[in-house]
Amino acid sequence: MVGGPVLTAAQMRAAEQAAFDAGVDDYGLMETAGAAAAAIIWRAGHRRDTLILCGPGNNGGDGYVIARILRDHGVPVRVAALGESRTPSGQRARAAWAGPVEDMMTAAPATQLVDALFGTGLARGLDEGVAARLCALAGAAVLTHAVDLPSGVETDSGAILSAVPQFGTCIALGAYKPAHLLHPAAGVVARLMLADIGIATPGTVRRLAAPKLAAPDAGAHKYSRGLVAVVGGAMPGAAALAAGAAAHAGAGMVRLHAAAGQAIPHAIVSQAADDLTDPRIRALLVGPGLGRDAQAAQRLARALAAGHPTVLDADALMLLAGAIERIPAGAILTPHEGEFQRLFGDLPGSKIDRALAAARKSGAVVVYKGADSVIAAPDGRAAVARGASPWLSTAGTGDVLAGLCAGRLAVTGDPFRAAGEAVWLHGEAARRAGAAFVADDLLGALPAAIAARL
Ligand SMILES: NC(=O)C1=CN([C@@H]2O[C@H](COP(=O)(O)OP(=O)(O)OC[C@H]3O[C@@H](n4cnc5c(N)ncnc54)[C@H](OP(=O)(O)O)[C@@H]3O)[C@@H](O)[C@H]2O)[C@@H](O)CC1
Ligand SMILES: Nc1ncnc2c1ncn2[C@@H]1O[C@H](COP(=O)(O)OP(=O)(O)O)[C@@H](O)[C@H]1O
Ligand SMILES: [K+]
Repeated sequence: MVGGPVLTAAQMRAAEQAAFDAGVDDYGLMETAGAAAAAIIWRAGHRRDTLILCGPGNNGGDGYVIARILRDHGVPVRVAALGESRTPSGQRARAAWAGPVEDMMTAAPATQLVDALFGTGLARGLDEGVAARLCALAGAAVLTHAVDLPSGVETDSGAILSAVPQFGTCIALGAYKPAHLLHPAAGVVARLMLADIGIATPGTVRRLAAPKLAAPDAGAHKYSRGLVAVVGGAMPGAAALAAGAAAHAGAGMVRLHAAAGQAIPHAIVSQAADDLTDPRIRALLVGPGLGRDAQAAQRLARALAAGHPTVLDADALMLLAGAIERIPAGAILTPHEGEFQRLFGDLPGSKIDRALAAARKSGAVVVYKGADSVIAAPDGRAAVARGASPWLSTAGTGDVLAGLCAGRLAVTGDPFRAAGEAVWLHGEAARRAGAAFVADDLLGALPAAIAARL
């Protein structure tokens, strides 16, 4: 379920320094990075006429290396710079480029544009005129590639510091950076590629990858596969959606503790009483449709007292605001932005930093939802999902996610893994559901999403 590493600019510099300390040659690393990027650009563009924009730092240095390699492949390449190269490797790469260097502000557009202006060293937004020129040249191109990062996005936060065009491809060098996955920056790149540059990039934050799931074995029975209890409340539809999702997530049995009369899948056992003492319960979900009145608070208290592995969502999170010490260790929390703020307040740093801090504070696995969902564990692991369908922004999809978390928790017994699998399945079900779906449609898309990962 974990994909490539996600490193901040400082962590990337440390990884680079460790490689240098181990004897890797500074300029050799730039050659490796440039060659990896050039191979990707060559596959995409072949002999299309190409304009490469080179900045003053090492990102620009990569650009000169790419230019030289593509020209050796017979690509008609022009290079346009934004100022002189200021780093030793950048200067060396520029010297090794035998062709002319135009001024970026006056260079004519090309069919293919490569942005090697700034990468992890971007310290502030581009000057307005430079950003406008970058946008114009990208707008005039058919194929656009950003080397390491789109110039104008803040590496660690994913903020956009100056006008940035849409890029067809971004080639992350050595590791993903938060800006590749976090919005708004993630939204300016259609296709994200990770290029191996041969250095170790250790870290506990990874991109969320497709999980490997297991089918039940021949000896399986409904209780061995996992019993999920869902505690409903004031709005029974939400709990019913969550229960349906838990059942489709692979749990052997789902009990919905809610008022009778609600339309639920026939496979789900409806039980009015809140008897949560069954020791076979492997995951208990409380929150979707719970309500926030005294009765809801009481149901939440009973659920927490039952001592099962727990998933807390929606109203349960609101009821626990100001009382995070009541959150059981090892629980999964699934807050959206508003619920996150209520629970944890204004935490500093990127969305990844905030999710990790929240997980540490609460002792729970936190699924900080949104177009860029971050799953963080108290021990410092995090997985960041990219590219969730914006059609998920419809009522009830959060209930489905909470049910998926409970279902996968019952199956795996591992909150971090369960949350990652749930977020991935949720995104995949949305992709399969297509456009203008409603939350209920996600349930129908789940079996195929799961089958694809067996
Ligand atoms: N780490 C690795 O493993 C590897 C890294 N590699 C590559 O190196 C890249 C990082 O290189 P980098 O550190 O030289 O930074 P980079 O982004 O080129 O720009 C810094 C320069 O821009 C300037 N500047 C900043 N903002 C500005 C602005 N708005 N407008 C104008 N100027 C501005 C800033 O000067 P300042 O004015 O801030 O002093 C400085 O001169 C990385 O993304 C990757 O592509 C690979 O080659 C090999 C493996
Ligand atoms: N713009 C978006 N792009 C991708 N995913 C989104 C977007 N907006 C919301 N989502 C996802 O949809 C779900 C919505 O959950 P939530 O806000 O709790 O909704 P509800 O309470 O109505 O079920 C979350 O999984 C979230 O990550
Ligand atoms: K760039």
